[in-house]
Amino acid sequence: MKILSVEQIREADQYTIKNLPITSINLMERASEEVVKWISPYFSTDYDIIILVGSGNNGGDGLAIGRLLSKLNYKVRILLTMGETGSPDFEENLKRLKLIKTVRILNDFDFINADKKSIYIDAIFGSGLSRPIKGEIASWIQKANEASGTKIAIDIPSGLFADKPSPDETIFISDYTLSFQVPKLAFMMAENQAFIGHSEILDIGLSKEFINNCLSDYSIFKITNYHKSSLKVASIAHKGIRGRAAIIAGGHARMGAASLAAKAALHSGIGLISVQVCPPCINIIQIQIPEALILADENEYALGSFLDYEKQDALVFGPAIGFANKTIKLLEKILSHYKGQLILDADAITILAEHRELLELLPKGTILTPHHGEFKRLVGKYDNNFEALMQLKSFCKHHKVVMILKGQHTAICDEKGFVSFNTTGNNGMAKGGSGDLLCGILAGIAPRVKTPFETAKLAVYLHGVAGDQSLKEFGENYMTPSTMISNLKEAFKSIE
Ligand SMILES: NC(=O)C1=CN([C@@H]2O[C@H](COP(=O)(O)OP(=O)(O)OC[C@H]3O[C@@H](n4cnc5c(N)ncnc54)[C@H](O)[C@@H]3O)[C@@H](O)[C@H]2O)[C@@H](O)CC1
Ligand SMILES: [K+]
Repeated sequence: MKILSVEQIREADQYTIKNLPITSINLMERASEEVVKWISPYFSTDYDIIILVGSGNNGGDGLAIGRLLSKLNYKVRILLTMGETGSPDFEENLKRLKLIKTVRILNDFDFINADKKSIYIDAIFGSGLSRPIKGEIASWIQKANEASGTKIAIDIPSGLFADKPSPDETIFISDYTLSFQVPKLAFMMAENQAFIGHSEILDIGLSKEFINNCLSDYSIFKITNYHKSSLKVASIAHKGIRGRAAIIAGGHARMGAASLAAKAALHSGIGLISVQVCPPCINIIQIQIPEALILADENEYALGSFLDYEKQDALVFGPAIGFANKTIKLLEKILSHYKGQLILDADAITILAEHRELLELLPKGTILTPHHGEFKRLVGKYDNNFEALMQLKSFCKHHKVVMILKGQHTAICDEKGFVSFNTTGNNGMAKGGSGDLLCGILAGIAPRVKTPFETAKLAVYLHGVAGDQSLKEFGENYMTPSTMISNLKEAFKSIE
């Protein structure tokens, strides 16, 4: 699903009115009907509805929503935050609303006097917000934020800019954001989650043709038939068809990372998994993972031997591998000679940040999987996730790599700067070992999915589905990367 800018949404709106048989006021009516269709099954008419409206089209939506809810027998009160003059569709909707005598129209927040069973609907500002909110409106938003009750934002919480960083000023705090037609870039930013709550995208019938033709660098990942079919193998499958992968991770007393990654690769359908191991640790891997082949390193404590990786379709390098000189040399050799799908995680990324000459050796299409701390080591500091996104795009374009920037909505960027956001996953996954699992899934599917960008998007999605299933089954505290490995079962079944 594409993410469009405010400018593109406005153009889609204009195109729809011009080319489809619908007027501007009827488009507003349709949008409002979709909102009411969403609200009415969830909240009974026992709830008091308080709608804060501005004087633009977001406010117009609020007035139409109020009228439609009142027709369904909800008790509705409207707070006009900016008076009675506004956009033509706002004024038309105010006229229509005034015909309904049961709806009360207020001019001061203090007249509201609501109780717990209230729903505050924010229709003050939508995509037309042009500056921070100040004065009386800011104080009313503050009061709504402090009031008990359910909070619903229409299109976008007031105070939040749709596609740029928002100022540290008043912003409506929603439990739900009901947004029109396409998600906004701001919804993908971790710093905005507390304001957005749960978001729903409502189809209001803007021209699909126009939206399909819009160019956008941003989208939300959705499984397609391509992903499903790429994981299927011919019925006479032998292990070669599913591919081979090797895990180069851990070291003496740090074999957990290698073990988790190898297990995840096995449960992601790899044909043969190999693990590079220092001699004292061979038994650990052999006992834990009988299916794994051992690639014996010559070194006792830290991995450092360049072995024969020619048959490996994918290599994972980095989790808990440490920073020994021989390990850094091994990474350099792999960057220079290995021709398959390379996946670099954790310590490998810190090594790249500290030995920047190695960045120039990165093979095209390498998948890197930093969290924000590791990414900052690579690109320097940033203040918010919009800046991080710009850094991500420029890094991937410059080095021709695919990067998975892990976070609440993990961003996956390709070599041309296209970014896909993932929406599966949950807080319970933020535990040591979760990243090792992702590396294993990447290695497990890379030989079949072929392109690094599709591999990365699909692996992150599956990792999140396994996490969501683990949350359901075990709860946020009990779940671990190991329980998530068992829940890869449901993740893969869901796309088979
Ligand atoms: N795009 C579409 O196809 C549709 C959009 N609709 C609604 O239209 C909204 C956009 O409407 P508008 O463009 O009229 O914009 P808004 O309704 O968001 O507000 C714009 C008005 O507020 C003023 N304003 C902006 N920031 C301010 C601030 N901080 N303090 C005081 N005044 C401020 C602006 O000068 C302008 O007059 C969307 O968010 C959505 O809710 C819907 O009606 C349905 C169709
Ligand atoms: K709003």
